[in-house]
Parts: sequence; C-alpha cells; structure tokens
Amino acid sequence: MRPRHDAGWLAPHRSTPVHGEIAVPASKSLTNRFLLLAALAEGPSVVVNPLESRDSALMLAALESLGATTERIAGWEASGESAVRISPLTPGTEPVSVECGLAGTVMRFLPAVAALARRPVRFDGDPEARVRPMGAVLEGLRTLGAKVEEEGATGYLPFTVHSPEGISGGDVTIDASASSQFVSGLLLAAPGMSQGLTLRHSGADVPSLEHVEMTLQVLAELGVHVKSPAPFTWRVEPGPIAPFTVRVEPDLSNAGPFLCAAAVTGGTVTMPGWPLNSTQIGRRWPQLLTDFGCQVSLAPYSETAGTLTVRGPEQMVSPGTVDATAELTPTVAALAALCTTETKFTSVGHLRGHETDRIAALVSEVRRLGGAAEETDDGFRILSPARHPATVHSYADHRMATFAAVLGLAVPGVIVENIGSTAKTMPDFPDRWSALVQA
Ligand SMILES: O=C(O)C1=C[C@@H](OP(=O)(O)O)[C@@H](O)[C@H](O)C1
Ligand SMILES: C=C(OP(=O)(O)O)C(=O)O
Repeated sequence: MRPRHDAGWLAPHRSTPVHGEIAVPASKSLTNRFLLLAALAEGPSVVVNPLESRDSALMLAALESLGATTERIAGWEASGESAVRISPLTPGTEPVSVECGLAGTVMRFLPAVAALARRPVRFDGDPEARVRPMGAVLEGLRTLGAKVEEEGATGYLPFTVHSPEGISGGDVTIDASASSQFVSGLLLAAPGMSQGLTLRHSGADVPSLEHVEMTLQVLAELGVHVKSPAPFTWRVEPGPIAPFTVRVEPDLSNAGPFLCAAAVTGGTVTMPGWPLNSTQIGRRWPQLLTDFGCQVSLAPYSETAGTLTVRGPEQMVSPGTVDATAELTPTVAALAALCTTETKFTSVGHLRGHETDRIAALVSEVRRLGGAAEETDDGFRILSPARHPATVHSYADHRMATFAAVLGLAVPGVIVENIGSTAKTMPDFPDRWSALVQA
C-alpha cells in the first residue's frame, strides 16, 4: 500500500511564464468525511467524484474492515463521473486491523467509529505516522467508556480500541491544540452515540478551525443537528443519518501548487470548478496569492462554481507575515522562498505533528537551496530566497514534494526526492504538473 519510494524527479523548470488551464481532483478532507458518514448511515449512500488517492483508499479499506461494503461505479448516471457506493457497517465481534498509512483523517477519525462498531480494532500506520500525536483522541474515547490498549509510546500509534458495549456519548473535554482532527473525529461519530456529544476544547487555540467548520457543515448537510454554543464548544445531537448522494468539490489545498505556477513565473493559470462557497481552507488562496502580488479573479458560471484566474506579477512581493495557514503552509512557503524580503509564518506550531515536522523540514530545505530560514516558537521565518539547485527531501510528505516542484519551476535543476509521496492525495501529480507547466 505504501507508494514505492523513488530517488529523484527532476522538477520541470520554466524561464518563460506558464499559461494554462487545469482542474484538480476532489478534496481529501471532504471525501474522507463523506465516506465515513456513508458507513454510519442507515442504508447505502453514494459519493460522486470522490478523491482516488492513497488516503481515500485507506479510508475505504478501513471501513471495509469494520464491516462496510464499498463498490466503485465507473460512470455515475448523467454526470458520467466516478462514484462509490457504500453500504453501512455491519456489527461483528471479530478483531480487525486498520492500516492508517500516513492519513490523519484515518488515524484521527476512525477510532471513535471503531468504538461504535464494538469490535476490537487495532490501528497502526507508516513509521512517520507513529510520531503523529493521537493522545487527545484516546483520552476522549476513554472518557466515553472505551478501553484503549497502547503498544508503544503513550498517545501514539499503534493501539487497540476495545468497546464491546459501544459508546453512548455525553460530555467530553479534550485538548485539541495539536490538531483540529481530534475534534472532527469525535464529532463525526457523534450522531451514532445515543446521547449525542457535547465536546469542549481546553488549552491553546484549536488549529485549522476551518476543518471543524467543514465537519459541522457536512454533518448539517446530512440532516444532523449541530451547533457551537460557545467558542471551542460543539454539540452534535444523536440520530440516524439517512442514506445520501453527494458530489465532492475539488481539493482547494491541492489547487495551491498549480495556482502558484502562475505566481512564480509571472504567468496565468485558470482553474474551472472553483466552489463559490466552500468550507475548505484552500478558499484562502485568492487572498494569499493577492498578498504575494498576484491578480486574482473569479468568474462564476453556475450557482455553485466559477473559474478562478491567477495572474502572476513580474516579481512577487512578500506580505511580511503569513498567519495560521495550516496545511497550506508548505505551498505558501514556496512563494516566500522566492521573495527577496523576509516572510514570517506565525501560529503554525502544530505543523510539527503533520506528515513530518514541517517546520524543521521547510527550514532545512530552504537552506539546502541556498536560502536563509530559521525556526521560531510558533512557526518559522524565510529570510532570503532559494538560489541554487539541490535535491530537496520530501520526508514522505506530499506537500513537501509539491513545495519542491513549485521551487523547481523558478530555480533550474531542483530534484525532488520521492515525488511518489504525492500519491497521498494526488497520485498523478507529476503528470498533471508536467501537463500544465510544460505545455
Ligand atoms: O480534518 C481534516 O480533514 C484536516 C484537518 C487539518 O489537520 P490539523 O488540524 O492537524 O492541521 C489538516 O491539516 C489536514 O490536512 C486535514
Ligand atoms: C496535514 C495533512 O494531512 P493529514 O490529513 O494526514 O493530517 C495535509 O494533507 O497537509
């Protein structure tokens, strides 16, 4: 299941502006939420235009281990798009295993589903996944009455969830300052708890709150009653989820590197299918790119979507400070690493628990390319631009690989170690990238 490691991919370089149009596949975050909720629904549901990547394949395989059935449909009715039909989890007592790979949405979302499913479920993942924080999820489940048996370091994979009586919900307080996924994971399973769930966060801020907003919106869209009665407090009412059919939006986080191709070459990239209203954090791209000197416009062509056009400037300008950009950070860092003045990234300390310690990784790789960068308490600073070629390490992190691809457009001779890590959310990234930047 783990993608084959490759030693080096020469990132395409352009000394002339990139002009092109590109669409991106479906959102990882929305796909994995809808797949999970389909498995908790009362009957078969259909997710149209799901992301097909390692993270979504891991989610499907995990749901199957938990007793759901999944069936890929090549052309869904009039849309002709791919779709997947999911029939709900069936109860069982056999112990099963869930392979999480490096997917935060699998390792943080499914333990609560495992507790509802009542069978013993062992969770494990890639070596890089075993250092991603899990403590708040396990603490939350224990408060709800599940037993969690840990095998290695406390608060990390691997572990087994035992919950023969299920979990009935109630009131839980966790510290979600290391990941918004701790909140989303408990809220997504909450409709299946007989008392529903009131979840409170205690501690420093919850990062990436857009992703909690997404969770609440997805639940509400499926008819679940949700509210946030106070800051960092959420309430999900119990109740069945009726079978549903949904279509998944494009992945606006993965749109980032493609839009940046315009920014770093002074070109123009257009992207159809841009949702006019989205809970995805990638909805911030128009503003972020504008902050770096791009001209961005959105031309709606339906009630829900439009074409986004990004025109890059002759020379990008750093906005100085970039705040709380969560999973967009590596891509924004590629822009910053091509600006002549400093950019400070703030409120992104939790990136140390992402696919890799992204703060350490970004600082090391900017330096490897001849730029100056340093870590700070809650982020990092890029002080001077990437200047010369290097083999950029991806640390098995898809966003580090695409960070390097964006830099390679501007700096000739960049080699990306393990471009195959992009299979996490976009298996055909190298082909899509080449199609846009080498056209
Ligand atoms: O809920 C989700 O789908 C996600 C939440 C965020 O996690 P963090 O809050 O850990 O950053 C984000 O970075 C991740 O890529 C996807
Ligand atoms: C942090 C990320 O992923 P995950 O869902 O594995 O947390 C990401 O995609 O940038």
